[in-house]
Amino acid sequence: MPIGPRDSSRTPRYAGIATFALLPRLEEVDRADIAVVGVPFDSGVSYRPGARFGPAHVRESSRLLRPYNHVQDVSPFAELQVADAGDIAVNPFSIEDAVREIEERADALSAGGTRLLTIGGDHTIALPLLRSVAKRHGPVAVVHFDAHLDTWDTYFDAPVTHGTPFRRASEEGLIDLTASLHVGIRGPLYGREDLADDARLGFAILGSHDVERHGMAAALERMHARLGDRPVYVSVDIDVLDPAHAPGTGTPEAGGLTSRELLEFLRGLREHRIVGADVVEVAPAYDHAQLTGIAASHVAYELLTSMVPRS
Ligand SMILES: N=C(N)NCCCC(=O)O
Ligand SMILES: [Zn+2]
Ligand SMILES: [Zn+2]
Repeated sequence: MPIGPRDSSRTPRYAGIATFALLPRLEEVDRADIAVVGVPFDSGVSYRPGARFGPAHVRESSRLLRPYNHVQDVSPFAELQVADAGDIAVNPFSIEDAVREIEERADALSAGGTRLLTIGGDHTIALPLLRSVAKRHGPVAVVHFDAHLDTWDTYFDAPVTHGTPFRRASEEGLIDLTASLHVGIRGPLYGREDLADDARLGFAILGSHDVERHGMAAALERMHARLGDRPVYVSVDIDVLDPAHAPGTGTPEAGGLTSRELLEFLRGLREHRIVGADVVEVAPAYDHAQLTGIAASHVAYELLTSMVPRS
């Protein structure tokens, strides 16, 4: 029997130190099917800093999550042992060291078959997480929810930043070039060649405007068709949401998805085999009333539910 969240009818949910969803810590369980792990790192950002405070904010904003997901008809914490593995405390002064530390810790945490749901942190962290996942699964289908492509080449000649993880991942053979896609892309680009590069690197694009023009049903169908039966890695940059739904982020763009739309996409992923996931770019200094934190905590909860295998 998995150990579930603290019983909020006995201990008020606002009391005590917050783990994600008030789940047990990794040290308190024999083994975890899924570990929720924070990466407080934001040295890779190109605009507003602050995502290093994301993991603590998402945990603090997750106290109200309840154990039964009625839309999916699943109690994820009863089906799987989910535990909070704390933070991977990485070097903020060296991106190179940080990505190595993240990869090593991700390898160690997932050694016994534990899947990781990582809370960022800026989007740089997706690169070492994909390196770790690809060691066990080979090239994975990446479904990437973001306003931004994040397949750019360099910033100030730096190759590893929050705007470049999926270019590096593609170059390193970590992703399935026939089955990966971005969802929610919008906002101005640098030029037309961004799109040509992106396609060459293996991504299809389902833009925020596509969701508006063709609707959710068509969008879900496109996502399913693209992912096929490949193992899937899910990367959610919270700036995929409209700033009205998630103001607490570093590179906001107008015209984004609603949280209702994003959660529906994530429910659709139950049909696929998710091998790992992240939720990144929550920067609490720009948040209001925990809007972004709550959105991110529900994103994580929906992902965890979709990670429960269909019996
Ligand atoms: N939020 C992420 N991951 N990337 C944004 C990079 C946008 C830019 O500097 O052009
Ligand atoms: Zn983004
Ligand atoms: Zn991003």
